Amino acid sequence: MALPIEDYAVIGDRRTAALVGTNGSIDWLCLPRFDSPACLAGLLGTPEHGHWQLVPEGVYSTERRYVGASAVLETTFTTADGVVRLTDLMPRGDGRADVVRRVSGVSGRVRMRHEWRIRLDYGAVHPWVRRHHLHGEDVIVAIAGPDQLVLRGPRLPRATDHSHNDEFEVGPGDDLVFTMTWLPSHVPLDDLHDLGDRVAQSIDEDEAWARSCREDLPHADLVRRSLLTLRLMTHEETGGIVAAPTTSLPEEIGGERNWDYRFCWLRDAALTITSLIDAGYTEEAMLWRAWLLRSVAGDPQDLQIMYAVDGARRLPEHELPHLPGYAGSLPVRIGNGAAVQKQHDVLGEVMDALDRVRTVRGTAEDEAWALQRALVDDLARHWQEPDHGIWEIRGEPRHFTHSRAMVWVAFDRAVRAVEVHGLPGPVEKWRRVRDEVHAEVLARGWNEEKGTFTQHYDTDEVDASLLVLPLVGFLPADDPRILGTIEAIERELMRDGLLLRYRTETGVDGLAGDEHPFLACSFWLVSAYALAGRVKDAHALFDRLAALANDVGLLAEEYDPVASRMTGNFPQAFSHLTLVQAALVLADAGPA
Ligand SMILES: OC[C@H]1O[C@H](O[C@H]2O[C@H](CO)[C@@H](O)[C@H](O)[C@H]2O)[C@H](O)[C@@H](O)[C@@H]1O
Repeated sequence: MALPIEDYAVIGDRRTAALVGTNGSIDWLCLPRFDSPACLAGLLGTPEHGHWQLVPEGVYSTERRYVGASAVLETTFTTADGVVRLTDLMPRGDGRADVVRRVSGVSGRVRMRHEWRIRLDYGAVHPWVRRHHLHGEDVIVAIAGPDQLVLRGPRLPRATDHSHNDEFEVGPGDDLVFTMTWLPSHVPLDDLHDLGDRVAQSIDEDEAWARSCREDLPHADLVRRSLLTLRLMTHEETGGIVAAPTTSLPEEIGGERNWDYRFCWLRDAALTITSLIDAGYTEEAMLWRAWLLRSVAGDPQDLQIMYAVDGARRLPEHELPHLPGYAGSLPVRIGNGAAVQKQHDVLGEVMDALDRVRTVRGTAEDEAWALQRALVDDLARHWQEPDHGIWEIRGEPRHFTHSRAMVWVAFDRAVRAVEVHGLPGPVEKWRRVRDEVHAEVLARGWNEEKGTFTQHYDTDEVDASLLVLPLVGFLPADDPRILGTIEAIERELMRDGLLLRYRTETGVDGLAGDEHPFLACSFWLVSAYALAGRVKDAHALFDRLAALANDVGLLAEEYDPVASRMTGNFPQAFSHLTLVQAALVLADAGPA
């Protein structure tokens, strides 16, 4: 049985990532890319579906931390016999995929258990496993289909019933380094070279990157860890940003709301870029911009709301019936059917992010303006159609108020490109559409009786996405209509001080079951409070949310305040990027 979600930490090489538990077990790892099939999938089943564990016997306390500002995880186990440290990382550098695990004795003599159980293709396939002699040492090689995994180390575990096990003792000064490397199965092992100084290089690079992070922000350490986590989820070669490195961690334990997030949503990626730029990081923005332009190239009508890390379009959704699911939450899904949905907010987020890129990098770099113009012109023809909205409902398409407000953003930023940056375009037409959408939202998205904007045009329900309206400048934050909407959202969507996205009871999303407060929405509330002048409330909520991060500063998508546990995919970009945004807004608003 997998651990509670908050008991995991992420390590990664900016191509893929692994989840390491407080019990020294790597329970999730897809190689070589975020969306490759998992070779360790115990997270969504049992150890039988693949895990790699190094743990002492009789642990009575465990402490974890990342080394400085890096993605190197250090877990210190204390037992009755002594203390041992496990260091986990995925070095970067030459396009190879390695996991490095170092066991270091600190005090006493501690007995360690080692289990290496590889199951390829999401736990379905037992590999063909052999010992080899390579460059003067023994290695273990596991092969099936396209994948080959090579385990190296000073003492290799022995084969026992479809797994490899060992026990050994470590004392002060002992250092045992194990590495697992993925290679395509046709590549000869002779090509496998040593790691050299890639471990040290990866740490230095992270530390250098994190040094430019602002120190004057509330919960600055958490903000830094959020930025590093967003960077970890940005594919270093293609620039694609995944929404999370996991699939099917349930929004409700035991429920069916289990989705694959190992893809690049234009919305999540654009918002990530906005947060990175606002926090002073522009390089990732340029990498992502290049990814975006390659991915969306073609007929504007074929724009998708998400793509694979390399820009591929087909992400068919399948269920994996052989996996029992995280804590029995079924089905386990790979791929995501939402890829073919219409979500009209997406171009608003993209145009806003590109507007910021333009502001920090200058207009001269905007050779892709023609493409942006084509996308905006296409939206001008379709914005009045109902859509699936920001929450990707699987029920009937609606006229979502948030989607329409983001259509306003798309045209507003297009107008800005002409007015402020001097780019060419039919600005008169764009101004007309912008103003028309604005008037429509005020007329049809507003409920005078309740004094609030509503989730869509045919309901009196509210939706936490409406908190974005003041953040994007649709109306000033102190406008009575925004203040009324904040109050209605507090009244109707707050659970134990945190915000639900919407009330699932209405059936609007077409799904069975329920979900928990969505952390990004609570971070939006922090920003909305601060902008509306409720600075004390903003700080109090931000402090509360900061306390929900796990011991290494990571957040999942949702939080169950009754069970006090995280739910949903982990770590989730949406939660971390809205945390960064909220911290920046709070810093501008000043102290409580
Ligand atoms: O809860 C239903 C939907 O959940 C996923 O979408 C959510 O995650 C996306 C990625 O972070 C985010 O962009 C979206 O706003 C969220 O609602 C899932 O991908 C959908 O298929 C599902 O319908």
